[in-house]
Amino acid sequence: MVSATQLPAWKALQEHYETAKDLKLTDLFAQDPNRFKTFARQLHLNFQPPRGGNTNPHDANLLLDVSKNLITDETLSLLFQLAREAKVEEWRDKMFAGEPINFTEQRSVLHVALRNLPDTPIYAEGQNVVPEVHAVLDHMRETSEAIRSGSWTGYTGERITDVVNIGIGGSDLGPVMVTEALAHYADDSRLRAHFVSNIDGTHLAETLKKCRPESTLFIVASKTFTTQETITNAHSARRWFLDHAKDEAHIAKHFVALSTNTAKVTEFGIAKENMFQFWDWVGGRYSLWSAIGLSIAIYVGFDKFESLLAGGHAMDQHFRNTPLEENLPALLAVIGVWYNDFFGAQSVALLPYDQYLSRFAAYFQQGDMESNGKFVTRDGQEVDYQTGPIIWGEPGTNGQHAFYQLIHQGTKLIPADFIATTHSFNPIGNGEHHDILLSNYFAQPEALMRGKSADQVRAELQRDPASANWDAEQVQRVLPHKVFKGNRPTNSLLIDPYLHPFALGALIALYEHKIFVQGIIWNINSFDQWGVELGKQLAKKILPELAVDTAADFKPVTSHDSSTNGLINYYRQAKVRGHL
Ligand SMILES: O=P(O)(O)OC[C@H]1O[C@H](O)[C@@H](O)[C@@H](O)[C@@H]1O
Repeated sequence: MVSATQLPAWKALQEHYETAKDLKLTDLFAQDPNRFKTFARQLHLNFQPPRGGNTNPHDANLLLDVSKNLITDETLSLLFQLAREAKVEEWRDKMFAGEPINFTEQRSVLHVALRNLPDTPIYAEGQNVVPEVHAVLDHMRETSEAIRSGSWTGYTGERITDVVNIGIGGSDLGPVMVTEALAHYADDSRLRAHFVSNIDGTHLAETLKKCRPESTLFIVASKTFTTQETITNAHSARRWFLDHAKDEAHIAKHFVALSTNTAKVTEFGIAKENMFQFWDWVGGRYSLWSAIGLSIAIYVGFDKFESLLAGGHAMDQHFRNTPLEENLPALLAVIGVWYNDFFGAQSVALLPYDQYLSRFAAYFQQGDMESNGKFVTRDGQEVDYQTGPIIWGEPGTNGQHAFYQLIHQGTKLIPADFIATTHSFNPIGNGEHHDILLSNYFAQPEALMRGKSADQVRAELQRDPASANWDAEQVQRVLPHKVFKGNRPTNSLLIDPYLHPFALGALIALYEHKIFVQGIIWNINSFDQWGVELGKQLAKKILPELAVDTAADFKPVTSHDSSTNGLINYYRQAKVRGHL
């Protein structure tokens, strides 16, 4: 494929940008009373998982309003033309058909198969993967139910009260984000979920302080089962356990593994029946829907996990079958491309007005930045345009009291997604909290768009008794600092009614597919992650250099640049001095 910048629509967008860059959102709204109608999309999703007996809600409404963006009809039509010229629809179909679109690792990209709850076949390398997916789901159901019912007991016969997921990156962030998001459904106060990811011994040590070996289940989650942090933490957890349990035979009741690597799992000493398989065609950052979600299923119950999958599946169907113009992931994606590649925006803020989504931005930091942080095209050429943005964010309203200052009055353009639900699980004060929360959710995009002019500030100063008598010089000293230029773009997404598992599944899949569409437009491989390798290699080389015995045999390390040598030797000298 030709480079994105060579596509006719890209060139047309560049020309269009020359006029669009002067668009004023407030003018656009003044000119068109129907602007909200034109640029907001409502989506009703509904899908009942085929297994009977799951009584959770399986429908959700999504309202995505993109009207507060620096776009016109023409902008959107050019952006969708760009998506078509980049062959987004063809690549989408290739993904669903199991073609090895992750070509640098010769792998299919089939996280959609994990939530394909009906028995519709999906093929990877000629083999229908759906029966295996269902077999693992059955295994997860059995195990999660046994732990929740108390029939799975530890080595002394006690029920399991603490589940510790040991994993990092994609084997951590999804379960962390989802267990937090679904905390409302954690219906068994005897059961706690913990997550240990960092190699920093503090993470494991502080977690183990809260656990007892008799009633703790360790879930060792690693796609490759070779990740240094996870395997080291897992071995340390195993030692802690055996210090108490003494007998290795007890490991079977306290350690399970989630992995694609049977040989390594066996080598670690985890029995085959305690291994939950997944497959190379599941990318780490897309794996919460796989066995990696076991901690979720245990924490909130398997039927909630199944409903999460159903929500993901419903969004997959929408993404697969809806023309781009009405396709929510595609819409979010092309608007993102508009700012990233034409306005020069460097980042995107994800701002959920929902405490349950407190880890949402952290989760999509990996989801988006590991997928689209690439500088070569699929053909191996260096790109001459910007690819993936920096993703960041915190829940509202906390962010308002921290970094919104810069979004409102800083010098950077920061497109932001505002996310909220129409109903709260915790309608404290007769719904007062939720109304206050939502008033902020509505006010911030409005403020970012409208800004405040010098005339408005002047009028306010005149109205305020504290400044009403100021002379012109005093007014001028303060006035410029109170001006908001406005015209800052936002998307608003409202989920109706609740962030139940189905709605959450749909929300996550929405962003996954947005990332997919952008990756195709940028002509990059969104599914490998070679960028994590170099640091790993260098750390492996440095690790043995950190060993020192005594001051007498101290030989400075000289194999690196002077900075790295200097830092390493400072650390080694401190080790020799030994303060602990
Ligand atoms: O599940 P694993 O194999 O332990 O990998 C954990 C993480 O390792 C690396 O940082 C990357 O490959 C991530 O994509 C991955 O999620």
